[in-house]
Formats: sequence, structure tokens, C-alpha cells
Amino acid sequence: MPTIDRAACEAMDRDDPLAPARVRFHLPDGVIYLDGNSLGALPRATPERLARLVTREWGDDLITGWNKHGWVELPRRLGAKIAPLVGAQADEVLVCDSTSLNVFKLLSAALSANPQRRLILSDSGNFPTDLYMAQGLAALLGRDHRLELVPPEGVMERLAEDVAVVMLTEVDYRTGRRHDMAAINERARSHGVLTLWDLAHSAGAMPVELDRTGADFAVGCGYKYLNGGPGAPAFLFVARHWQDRAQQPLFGWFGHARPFDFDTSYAPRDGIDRFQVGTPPVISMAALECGLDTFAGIDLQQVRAKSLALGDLMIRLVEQQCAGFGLSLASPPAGAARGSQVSYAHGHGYAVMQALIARGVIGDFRAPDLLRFGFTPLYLRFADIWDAVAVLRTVLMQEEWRRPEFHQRAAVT
Ligand SMILES: Cc1ncc(COP(=O)(O)O)c(C=O)c1O
Ligand SMILES: Nc1c(O)cccc1C(=O)C[C@H](N)C(=O)O
Repeated sequence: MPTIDRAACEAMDRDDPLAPARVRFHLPDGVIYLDGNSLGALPRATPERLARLVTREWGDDLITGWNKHGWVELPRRLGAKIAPLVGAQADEVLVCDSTSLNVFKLLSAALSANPQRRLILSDSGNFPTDLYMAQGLAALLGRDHRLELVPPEGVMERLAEDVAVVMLTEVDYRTGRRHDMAAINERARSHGVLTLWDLAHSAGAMPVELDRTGADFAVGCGYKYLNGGPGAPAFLFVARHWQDRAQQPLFGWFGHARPFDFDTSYAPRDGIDRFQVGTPPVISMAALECGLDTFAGIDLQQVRAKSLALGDLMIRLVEQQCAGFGLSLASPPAGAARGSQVSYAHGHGYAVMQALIARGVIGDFRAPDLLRFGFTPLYLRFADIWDAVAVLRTVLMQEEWRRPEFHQRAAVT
């Protein structure tokens, strides 16, 4: 295979139809950001929008802001902006709560919709909070409810008549391995199993087709590829036909049909709105809206094509520049089986990542030994991948990771 040089990467940038989107973001000088799969970059519009919201809408308009500025409609308005990113109708998506909480709400709703069965199926690579939520819910419900874990490659085979709901994260947070959502939804449907998808590592990074593939329920994060800022509210999806049939377990007043009647008995709103619980976090929602607006006019097929091209480039350059330094590819080499990240195992993975970060290449580390590099097609350039791999080569060749300060574990990795 011919070697690739920086000029070839620059040529790819010149041909990139998404290159103009980079100016929509604030990106600090001297940093190559390969962690947008954990916390997306700051959209340029966000600071001014938040300043206006705080000083004018809250500062000057006080409580009247709820009606004057449509704060109460934010969960639906933002849901409608996420809907096209995940292949849903506008009235099937709601922005609210955290991903963890939404997993709990929708898992409980799915169990209520499949009452003859008690088993929640997931895979052993799923993100821990999803599994914890399932364990907590099973403990709360009792009556033989339980969570069963199988290896990711064993999910299809385990879908059978005893499973109530299969709960999966489409793209594995550690390796980037991608489940075949269409095939799993189809097999689940044929066995009467409901589906709950976590799209934390999919939404905004690739097209998702919830309706077309017949997904029942889904959740996702606002702070990763959707660029909503640290702790941004999450979203949930409930297929139309379940909205008035599946029981939302948390009876909050924002899910009430007439919250300002202050009735002492709960009566759910129609449709997706019953999945709201309490007051929407208006400031965080405004930041998330700026993140969603970075997708205006963006073609998701182009996002996917660029995401895979960035990943393929990284894999080729690491082979070319970093062979013999103890890295082994932990992600599927074939793009179709991968999300928007590439991971490598290394015996000193944590320290290698700290050394990279010290040189301005920000990825992250996932225990026990994975270096994780995420690709956000709206603001990454092909030349950034070249530069990041050059730094990785230096760190490995000069064994910079041996420095003691790179071995001290931080609280958040
Ligand atoms: C797949 C997945 N689900 C859920 C979460 C987190 O959920 P929460 O925002 O509730 O912390 C993450 C990342 O933190 C994740 O990667
Ligand atoms: N949510 C996070 C946080 O509060 C602190 C640090 C990282 C995160 C993450 O999002 C981690 C991420 N879900 C992952 O894929 O590992």
C-alpha cells in the first residue's frame, strides 16, 4: 500500500464537503481534539446565546420568561431538532433528564408494555450506567425480574420468547463496535421482544433509522456528538404506537395533562409529553439548542462518510508510523462494523494518553488498557489525524509515557 504523507491529508481536507462547518465551533489553538465522543466542543453561538438568556430573558423578564420565551416548549422543540438525526418523527423525541434516568423510565415502560415477560437482555460490553439502571429497576420490581448479560456477538441468538426487552448501546463506548440495529430489531420483533437503544455514541455521528428499522424505545446523550455542553440534558424516543400504551413510571407534574390545575391525582398528558418529569433545565437546554443548530444544513450521509474516512486514515497511519510500539487495534477494522471512534490497547495506555494530552492531543483512556480516539466530522480535519499520529509516534518512540506524572490517576478519566 502506498505511504500517506501530510500533503495527501491536506488534499483530503480540500475535497471535504464538511470542511466549512468547522467555523461553527470554538477550538483552542494548539489542541487536536479527539474526544468529542465524550464531550463535544463548544459551538461558537453558545456563549452569546447563554449571555442573552441569562441577562435578558431571566434577568429582565423573570418569571414571565416561561411564557414570553417559550421555555416550557424546549423539551419538544429540541426533540423535534434531534428527530431527523435519529430517523424519528418530531413527536417521537423529547429532550429531558439524563441518559441514565431515561434508561430507567423507558426500561420500565417497556416492561409494562410486555407484561407476561420479566427478562431484560443486554450485552456485557454495555455502558455500566445502563446496566446499573436495569439492576436497580429489577430489584425494585422484584417478581422474578432480572437482567441477563451475553457477549455482544451472542445477542441475536439469545433473542427468544422469554425476553421482555433487549437493551443495547448501538456503538460500544470502548471499542466502537457497532450492533446491527436493523437485524436486531427485526429478530426481536419476530420473537415479541421490545427494543431499547442507547444512542449516546451514535446520534450526531452517523444516520440512525429508528422508525425505518422498527425500534420501540431509545435514549441518547446531549453532550457528546450533539455538542450541548457538560451535563447537557439527554433525549428519549418512544415509537408513536407505544406512547399512550407504555406506562412511564415517574409521575412528575410536567407529564401531567394539566400541571397548572395542581390536581392531587396524576393524569398523564397525551403522547410523548407524558415522558417529561419535572421542570426543564432552561439554561442547559438553550446550550443544547446551539449544539443542535450546528447540524443545520448538514447531510448525515456525508457525516458518516467522513467519520469512517477519518477512522480509516488513523488506522493506516498508525500502521505506517507506529508499528512495533505495543499498540494493538481494539476496534473493528471494517468501517461498517464501527462507530465514529478508533481504540488501541497498550500496556501503559493511561500514561500514553496523559503524555498525548500534555502535547495537545486530547483523546481519553478506558480501563483496563484502551486509548480511545473519537472523530467528530463537523470540526476535525484529515491533517489533524496526521498530526495526532505524528505526536503519538513521538510519545511512543521517546517513551515519554514513562514520566511519573503521567501515571497519577485523575478522578475523571
Ligand atoms: C452509552 C452511554 N450511556 C450513558 C452514558 C451516561 O449517562 P449520563 O449522562 O446519565 O451520565 C454514557 C456516558 O457517560 C454512555 O457512553
Ligand atoms: N459523562 C461523562 C462525565 O460526566 C465525565 C467524564 C466522562 C463522561 C462520559 O461521557 C464518558 C463516556 N460516556 C464514555 O463513553 O466513556
